[in-house]
Amino acid sequence: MARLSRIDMENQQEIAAMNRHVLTRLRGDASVQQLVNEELQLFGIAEFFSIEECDRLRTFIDKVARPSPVFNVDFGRAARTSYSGDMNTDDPFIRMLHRRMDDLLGVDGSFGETLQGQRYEPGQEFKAHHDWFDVNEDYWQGEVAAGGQRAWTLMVYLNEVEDGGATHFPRANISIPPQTGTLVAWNNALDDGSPNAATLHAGTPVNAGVKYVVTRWYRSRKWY
Ligand SMILES: O=C(O)CCC(=O)C(=O)O
Ligand SMILES: [Fe+2]
Repeated sequence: MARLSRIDMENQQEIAAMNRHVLTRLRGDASVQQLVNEELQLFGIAEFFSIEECDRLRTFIDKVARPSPVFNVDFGRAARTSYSGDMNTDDPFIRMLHRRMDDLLGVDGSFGETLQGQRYEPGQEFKAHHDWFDVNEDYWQGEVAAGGQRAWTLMVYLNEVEDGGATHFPRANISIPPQTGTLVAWNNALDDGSPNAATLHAGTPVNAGVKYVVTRWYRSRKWY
């Protein structure tokens, strides 16, 4: 691995400080269940969004979702065959959901990317990947200016899938089946702020039914 630049080192230190704060907050929240502890920090909350909120988000996703690019700059060569699209941040409903997610982590909303919706139809999947950016790729300099590394991932399942569609973490050996309104959150870093390889995860193929999720990533700095 190439040596980290001073800016990248500073970014890791910022992530480490942010994560100490976020972990203390999540562990002190009685609604939060810690699903994995050792290899990575993975948390879950049942019914984080209500059934009505999930219904409304699925309608929004159907309006904006487009095929996700195969060569997605965010994910390098990770194959992502689902449809995706950003939620409208002018909508007070979306802003309210953003605030609830920000409050869960105790992080300023300016660190959070816009809530992104995804829809997987039968046969679609998101192959195993990490959510962090590769600091050795050309796109990284652009991301440094746009909030730096992705520190936390928050994802909410918007429905139950007839067959398939679980989120699978092969290194931590855990699979999470979609349940309406359930939020999962994980720390993409290790304690020193460097990327945690055990966050490797996949959206496994949907075999029957349709899967809808929304995701908000939190950067280590203000995003745009
Ligand atoms: O759909 C899933 O279960 C995972 C989605 C995911 O990993 C992502 O959007 O980065
Ligand atoms: Fe992911």
